[in-house]
Amino acid sequence: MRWEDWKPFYTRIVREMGYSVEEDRKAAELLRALLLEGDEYILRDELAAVVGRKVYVFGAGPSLENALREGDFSDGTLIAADGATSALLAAGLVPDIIVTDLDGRISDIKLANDRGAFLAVHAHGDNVKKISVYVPMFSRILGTCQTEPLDVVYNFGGFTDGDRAAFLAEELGAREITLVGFDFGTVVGRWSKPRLKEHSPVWESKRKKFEFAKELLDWLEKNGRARITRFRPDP
Ligand SMILES: Nc1ncnc2c1ncn2[C@@H]1O[C@H](COP(=O)(O)OP(=O)(O)OP(=O)(O)O)[C@@H](O)[C@H]1O
Ligand SMILES: Nc1nc2c(c(=O)[nH]1)N=C(CO)CN2
Ligand SMILES: [Mg+2]
Repeated sequence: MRWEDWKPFYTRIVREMGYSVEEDRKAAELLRALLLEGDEYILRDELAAVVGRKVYVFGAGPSLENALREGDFSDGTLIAADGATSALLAAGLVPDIIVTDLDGRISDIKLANDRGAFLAVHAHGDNVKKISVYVPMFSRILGTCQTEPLDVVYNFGGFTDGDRAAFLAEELGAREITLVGFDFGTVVGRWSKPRLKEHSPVWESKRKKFEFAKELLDWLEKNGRARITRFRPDP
């Protein structure tokens, strides 16, 4: 997604969610500084080499567990949206890439990263502390942001970890994207936040996030090159 296409979405998101563009920008600058300070950042082409034509993007909706039990995902690149990583690990799968703003279960993200998963770490005004603490612990990190891109901090478009993962897949060469565990709706999957013990009724800020995520995925379906499908288990 080009910046000109993302900008109007971002302007609406900031207004509706009450975010600060300045804080989002500062977070991107901080992520850039930490990436350049460490020796573990990767560039777009290095991650593109990991993304095949066929990609599965895993969201953290309640249907994820059943999908992981029933589906065969061995013919594509596996991209987990943040908290979905924990469910993949429990099912014996290590994602190829994790797209995260660092509010999933960090111990699982670290484990998957140690086992070979690449990370696309997103900077925003509300995860500055987490960026400072966790980025230095990780390997093979691509930085992303939602404000103007910086040299090693990319903006491929997308808002929540799930839809942002689909935009990343599209930008890095995927031509068939299957969404798994993308339920949206009124129930948040228990992998979404470490504090959730069970699937939980959606809260207001999450409901708004889901609305933007759905709209962005519709946009991608209409304007992207990849064919987007939703995983349905065999009846
Ligand atoms: N019902 C659902 N419950 C949880 N995640 C869902 C659901 N349906 C789709 N998803 C996707 O799975 C992704 C899981 O990532 P995660 O739970 O970390 O969310 P997030 O984008 O960081 O939002 P938040 O900041 O509220 O945690 C979401 O970003 C969303 O796009
Ligand atoms: N400022 C800010 N930006 C975000 C946030 C958030 O909580 N605050 N959450 C996101 C993932 O859903 C993506 N972007
Ligand atoms: Mg997250």
